[in-house]
Amino acid sequence: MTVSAVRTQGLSKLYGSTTAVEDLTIDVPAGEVFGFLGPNGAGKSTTIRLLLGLAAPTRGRCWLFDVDSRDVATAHQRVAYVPADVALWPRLTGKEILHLLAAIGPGTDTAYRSELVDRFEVEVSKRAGAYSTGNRQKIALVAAFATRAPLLILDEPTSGLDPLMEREFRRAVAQARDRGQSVFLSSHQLAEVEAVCDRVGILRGGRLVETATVADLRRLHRSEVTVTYTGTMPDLDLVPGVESIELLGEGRLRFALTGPPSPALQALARVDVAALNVREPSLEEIFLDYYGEVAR
Ligand SMILES: Nc1ncnc2c1ncn2[C@@H]1O[C@H](COP(=O)(O)OP(=O)(O)OP(=O)(O)O)[C@@H](O)[C@H]1O
Repeated sequence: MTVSAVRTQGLSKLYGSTTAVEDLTIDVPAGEVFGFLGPNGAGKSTTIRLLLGLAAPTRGRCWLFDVDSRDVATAHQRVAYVPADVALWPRLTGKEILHLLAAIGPGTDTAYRSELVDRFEVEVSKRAGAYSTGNRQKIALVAAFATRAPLLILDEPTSGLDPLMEREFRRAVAQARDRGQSVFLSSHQLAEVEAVCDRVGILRGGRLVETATVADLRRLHRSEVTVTYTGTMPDLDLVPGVESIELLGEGRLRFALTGPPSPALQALARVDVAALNVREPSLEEIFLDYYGEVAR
């Protein structure tokens, strides 16, 4: 049986009359890179605080490698955590902080840490009090990626990073996966999640609305099909799965397709199709579909 790196069962957290997390049940097998998505206030940080034992659930339970999160001393031996707002000791230099974090964490690969310091261009001789937000984030990421912790919990870790550093971040996540580490990544950056995650969970108003691989999410959502034809226009009006037909000009049309493509392909086969282009939706479009529904 596969071990779960993160598991929650009916996890709920209420703050007075505000429900931050409601009846959340997730299972992240060891070795997986799991993206945790949701707009502001969806409950991502609260979930992470519950996982780390920094807040107590109102209902339900959660475990890290089968250790109840309330057993903080045991659970934290397996975890490296990067919070959304990294706070560092202002009078210590970056180098001193990396040594301190390595001394209190679950063991550090110092050779890999030196490589990461170079790759993330961290100014380790400066005092942390003079660091920018992005520099603080980079120190916390280097410390986390260099640990041998089997689970990395990263709460919106790239919000202050520039595109070059974002690229290094993606490489570091891939290397963590290659070493067999599990990653629980809360993020707003959909392209990042699309690039690095095996599976994503989408949170809305504290509830999980979907858990799937990015490929499966794409299959569940609308693709955009563009057809170039000669002669008669294909008749797609009553074809199941076809919506939003748009004429783009002489001999070209576009439509949205959901579900199995066979009915649309059969309708197209009746005319002379010169070119067919199918574009799958990006994670961003899928995400907007979920939240657009709420707005409506
Ligand atoms: N300590 C608290 N006291 C009262 N309400 C809280 C507290 N912490 C969180 N909340 C509320 O719980 C809900 C979920 O907040 P949370 O910070 O978990 O969301 P999030 O998905 O991490 O958002 P963001 O992307 O903005 O960080 C919000 O409505 C928030 O106002």
